[in-house]
Amino acid sequence: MAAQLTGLWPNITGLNGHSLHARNSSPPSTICAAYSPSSSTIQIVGGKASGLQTNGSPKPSNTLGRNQEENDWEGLETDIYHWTKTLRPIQWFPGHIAKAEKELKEQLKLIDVVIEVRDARIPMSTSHPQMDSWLGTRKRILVLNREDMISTTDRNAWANYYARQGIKVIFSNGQLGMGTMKLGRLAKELSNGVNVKRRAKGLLPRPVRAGVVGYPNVGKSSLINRLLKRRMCSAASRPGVTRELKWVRFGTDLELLDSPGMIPMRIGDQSAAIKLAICDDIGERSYDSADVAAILVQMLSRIPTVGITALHNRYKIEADGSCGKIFVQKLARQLFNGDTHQAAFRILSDFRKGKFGWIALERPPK
Ligand SMILES: Nc1nc2c(ncn2[C@@H]2O[C@H](COP(=O)(O)OP(=O)(O)OP(=O)(O)O)[C@@H](O)[C@H]2O)c(=O)[nH]1
Repeated sequence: MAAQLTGLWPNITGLNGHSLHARNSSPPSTICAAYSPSSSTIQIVGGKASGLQTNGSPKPSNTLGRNQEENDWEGLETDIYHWTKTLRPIQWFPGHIAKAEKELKEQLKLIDVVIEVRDARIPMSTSHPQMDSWLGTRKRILVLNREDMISTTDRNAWANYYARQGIKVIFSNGQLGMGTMKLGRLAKELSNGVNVKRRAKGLLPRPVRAGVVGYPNVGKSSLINRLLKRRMCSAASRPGVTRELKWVRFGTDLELLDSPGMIPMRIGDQSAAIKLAICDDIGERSYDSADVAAILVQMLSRIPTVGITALHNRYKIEADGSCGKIFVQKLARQLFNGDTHQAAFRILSDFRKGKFGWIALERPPK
């Protein structure tokens, strides 16, 4: 099992480039100019007249043989890329992360298996670009946490995607504990070899050591607490709560390392950064909530299971014919005395509470 998992792990880091996937058309250049994607008419914040072929920007793809839904998702990814281009870049790298990153690299020498936790709503945006180089050939288990926050269709899409690559993925719920027993079992199974080797050398067996790593606020500490059935690690609904590495013991044969959320010092992929902000996986001081909410409105308008009808039903504001920014401003006037930050916070918090339904913001690349 171990060999199967480690050997078949592909370059997940590369998947971070998902948001740069292709679309043959380019959005217009003016901010909040009208833009008509294939499925519906919406308006966008930001955008660029052309330049899809420049460095790091989307390349056109062959859309033949793909279903409409796949093309819609791919088109949305390209548009997010353009929407974010004119915004102030989102960067967040508090001091404790730099320190923890250094310590984690040290602790990795002691670790038998790494449990990498990602946010099931954005599995690619919560894949750390340096994780592969840190972990090398170390055994890994991939966990998509917050499974309750995505639809069954999203879950199946991701499960099939990883199955095709021979990667075992555990879907979990750190709040209620689903998936944690399986996770504990798998961690022990994968590390069995450690004690086989120790016995062969005449040494006593020792507990296997699993390091739990991942982006901020994805649910690492909650998963550990659920597994232990005790609140041993601090968990709260904001990123950056865990600030130190901490070993905890599970029974007699497993030790778990809780670690602070790791995020790259410089986030190159701003489409990923905006999704981290939407999902509350990055410090709120790093972004302008009105900009982020505007992009969320534009994204939701394009996601078939939400669309402009759901936005209208919730806020009684026409999304059609207005850009995300205008939508936020209208909501601000309607409910918050013109305060766009309060309006933005309402939209973001409604999304995070599932008021538009439980939906992932990413689908697997083809
Ligand atoms: N709905 C839902 N909420 C979850 C889930 N897992 C964790 N949470 C909540 O998400 C918030 C963050 O969880 P933490 O366990 O603190 O996340 P973390 O990854 O340790 O965060 P950092 O300290 O930033 O590294 C908490 O409010 C949890 O209750 C889940 O599967 N579903």
